Amino acid sequence: MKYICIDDGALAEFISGRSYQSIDFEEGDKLIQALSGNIQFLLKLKNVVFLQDKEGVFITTLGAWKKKKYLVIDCEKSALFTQLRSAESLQSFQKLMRFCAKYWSGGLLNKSEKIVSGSTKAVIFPLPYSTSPYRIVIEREPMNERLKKRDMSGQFLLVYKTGWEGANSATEIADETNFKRVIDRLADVYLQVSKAAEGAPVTNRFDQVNSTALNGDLGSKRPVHTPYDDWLPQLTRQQQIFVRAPMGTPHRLHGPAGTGKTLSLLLRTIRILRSAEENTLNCNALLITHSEATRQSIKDALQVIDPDDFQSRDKNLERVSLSVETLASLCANTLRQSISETEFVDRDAQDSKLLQQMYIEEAVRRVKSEDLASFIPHLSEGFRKFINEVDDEDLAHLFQHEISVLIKGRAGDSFDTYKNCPPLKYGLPIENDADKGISFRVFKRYQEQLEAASQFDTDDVVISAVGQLDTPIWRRRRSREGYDFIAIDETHLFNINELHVFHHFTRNVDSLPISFTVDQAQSVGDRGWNDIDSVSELFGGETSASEISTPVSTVFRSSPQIRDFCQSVLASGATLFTNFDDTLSLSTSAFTNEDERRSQPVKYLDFADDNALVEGAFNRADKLQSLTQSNRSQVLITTMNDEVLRKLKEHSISNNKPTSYLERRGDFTKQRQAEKSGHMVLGHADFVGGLEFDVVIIVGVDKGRVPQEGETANSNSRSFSSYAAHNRLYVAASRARFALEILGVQSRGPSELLAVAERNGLISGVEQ
Ligand SMILES: Nc1ncnc2c1ncn2[C@@H]1O[C@H](COP(=O)(O)OP(=O)(O)OP(=O)(O)O)[C@@H](O)[C@H]1O
Repeated sequence: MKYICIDDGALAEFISGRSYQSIDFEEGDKLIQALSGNIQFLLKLKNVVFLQDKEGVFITTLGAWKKKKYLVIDCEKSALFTQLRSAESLQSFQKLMRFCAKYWSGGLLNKSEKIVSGSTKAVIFPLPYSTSPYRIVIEREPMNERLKKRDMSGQFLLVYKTGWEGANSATEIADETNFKRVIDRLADVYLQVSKAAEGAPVTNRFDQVNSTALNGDLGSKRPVHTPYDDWLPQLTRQQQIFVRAPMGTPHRLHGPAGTGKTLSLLLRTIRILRSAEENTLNCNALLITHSEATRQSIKDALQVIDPDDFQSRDKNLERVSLSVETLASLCANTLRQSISETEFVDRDAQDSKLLQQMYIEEAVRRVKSEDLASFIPHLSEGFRKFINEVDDEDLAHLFQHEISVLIKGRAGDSFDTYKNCPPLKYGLPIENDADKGISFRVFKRYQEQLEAASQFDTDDVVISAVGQLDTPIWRRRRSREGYDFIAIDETHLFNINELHVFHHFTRNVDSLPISFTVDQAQSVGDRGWNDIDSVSELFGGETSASEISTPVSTVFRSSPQIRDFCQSVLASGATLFTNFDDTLSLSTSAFTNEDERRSQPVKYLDFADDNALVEGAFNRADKLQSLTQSNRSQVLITTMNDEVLRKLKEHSISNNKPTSYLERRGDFTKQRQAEKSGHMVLGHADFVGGLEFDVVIIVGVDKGRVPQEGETANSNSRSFSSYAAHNRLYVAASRARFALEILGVQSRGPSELLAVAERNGLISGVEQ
């Protein structure tokens, strides 16, 4: 193939169809294969006619050819479709076409699109993140004299070079041999196109003519909720594989934020239930969410996605049903074990989080004054130094993490089991049993306070549930009350102990029909997951079933700029911590040109002091709301810092800003409330997971606050805060669809977590 010629009508179709944005869609994959000459063009695309022969391909639409504009790619002089991986080729091709559309309509160019001054050239850098960037070089006025005579000057853009090497584009002369071939054939090509449209035979000079106006583009609409049958054709190949896979084997769906994991899990569950219904089989399914708030949001989504309304059916009366539960509600319903709201310390709720922190800080103080002396001679040197150096507040954060992930989360309150748990890489610097002894003392002191206040935390519920589930009584009830299929959303938020509960709920002891979604980078801090590979280790149980794992990598939620920024945060985490995954590294955004029109560049803005910062956050919120044409409830202001959150709240109250406050993780009810009353949403970064917004503003991402630096600087506490800060910033930023801004105070300077993004030109600052 010598050349590819695409007219402006066809180009508009390509940039607006969602399924042409990623090779994860069959259409996107076929397009890139055809462009690279591996297969014939057999795409079905509304109103587009492909004419292909040995020389080249014309991708055309009906209409007067002299009035059209054309992108011509010289395939012999450039290697756009052969020198990159398919995903990158498609991304580059999409960026190239977007540049053409903007250039022709006089739109604003972005930083990766450059008109070379004093020349007729343009250069685009389509791929983010590289020391020597990949470039596509374009001649904007090929064969200008001749085309002027035909009254067609300015209607052609010619790609004549691609690669990683720079050159003096101003003096370079594009080879026009292939371009001339295109020009000479255009009139004839469009004659054939109009004949094909009328159904007349086409001359056999073209090996293949493919004209279709059958399938409208399914992907360009962006519904909040769509019924099951309408979703299926819009799924990527990976999503389809997951949705359609047999139910009996454990199946992991893993991918970064916004790749449709939750959606795919819901569709998979519905598919399994529908198929059971069609085949008159029994199937009681269970869908587990991490918190009550996400349970509500999933139940709400199911009302639209699932027209059969499986969730309203009574499990005890119907053959096919779906129960949506949290771990606590599951234990309450099945084990008749119920804890009232006032007794429950829920780690997803704002009040409980603060209460738990307070209890643990008090526990640390008491251990230091009452227990530490007797332990000192036995402690490892590193731990002794650590506990003496670090202040109580910082210590409390680390002990809280140790208790929740290891002591309760993994060891189930038992010191002997805890002694055998491998220590966390980025947490308390534990080296020997005496070090573990101290941390167990802190846990005991914390437990005493809970008991004194007659309160239970989530882990207590689980630990006592495990006790009840592992008994002959439950084993007998299980075949009657267990589930045929279990789906778990956001598995990374559960600790190992909690995960071990689920297998007790399957109807059969020896199978593990569990499907689950994971993005480890979204849980906060090192969770010690890395030494756990197999599902049986993850979920426990007696099965030797091997797991199927499907990755998803097309980001639907966020614009390409926001995706790139989120990746820079993960990349920064991955360079600092050996067990930190950059799950976004191979992902692409499926944003269409239409979505991109609403997108804004990612910015870092600094302010004189905290008061200006807080005021600035609300001003930017108003501005971005109008720039992205969003509703007020689609704007989120968030922060990772408690003090900044307090100031933001105060400001919103004293200035009568209509605002709804998130009170727990994934606070769906508050988001709904905001929607009804036209409020914007404000909340701590710990509570924004699971939600999505058009605009996100993260406040106080500056030195000293992200990561939070305590009064004492110890390398272990620094690593822990930095690890957690990477997780939190990633979760907060990945909530954004169209606009993301990050704000800080000038004298502090931007947080070190932004360094990778800054270095790669992914964030820009503007004047105040
Ligand atoms: N194939 C698709 N076509 C169009 N939109 C999609 C597709 N898959 C998912 N989406 C949309 O992408 C958004 C993110 O989906 P979802 O919340 O399921 O992602 P997630 O991977 O669970 O995200 P997170 O990990 O951040 O919670 C939703 O708005 C969803 O409707």
